[in-house]
Amino acid sequence: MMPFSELVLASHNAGKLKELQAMLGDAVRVRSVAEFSTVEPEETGLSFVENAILKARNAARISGLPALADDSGLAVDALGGAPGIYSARYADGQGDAPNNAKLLDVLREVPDAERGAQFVCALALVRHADDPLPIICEGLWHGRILHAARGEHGFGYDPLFWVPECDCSSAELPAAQKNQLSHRARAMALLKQRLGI
Ligand SMILES: O=c1nc[nH]c2c1ncn2[C@H]1C[C@H](O)[C@@H](COP(=O)(O)OP(=O)(O)OP(=O)(O)O)O1
Ligand SMILES: [Mg+2]
Repeated sequence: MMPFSELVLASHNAGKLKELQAMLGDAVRVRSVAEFSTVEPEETGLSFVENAILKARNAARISGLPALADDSGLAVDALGGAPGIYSARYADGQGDAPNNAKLLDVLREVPDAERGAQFVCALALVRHADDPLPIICEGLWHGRILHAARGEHGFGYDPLFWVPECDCSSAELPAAQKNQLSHRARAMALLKQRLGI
């Protein structure tokens, strides 16, 4: 059974918020952390899980509501898993376009066979700010980094992420299809199972 009727989504990323909201449907009333503060907490953890918990606790603290956070990123095989937890800050916090340009540049000489990558998502749900037992669910999505951007949907690294099972980039997938397949979708499916929704 769903243990609460309202939830704050602890993300300042519009693309992520849209996807999480669509996946949750009307199972729970969703608020955004931006209603409570525009200050983003520093992501000081060394893992996706630690950063997700840190963001969830922060949102629960400032809202007084249960909070769900998503920490996610792109782990590229040829880069030993980078940019990983630093994906949002890859080009020093300048945003998606510079992040993508940097990734294309560092992988310029890397052949197709070595361009494997996975999107990683850790979801953390805390019932209150000091919850001693956060619910954690993870999801992975395997693909390959393209040589040039393709597609207009999604956000972040989507235009550079080739999805073998669809024969297109994740930015070429309609939102509904990405929301069935992605790292975030997989983590969310586990979370819904866990919550019985
Ligand atoms: O489905 C995705 N499609 C494309 N790119 C993605 C995806 N999922 C994560 N990403 C990238 C975006 C960002 O570069 C980093 C997440 O960083 P991350 O710190 O978790 O999120 P964020 O700072 O954008 O918002 P917030 O921390 O407020 O939730 O990975
Ligand atoms: Mg972030």
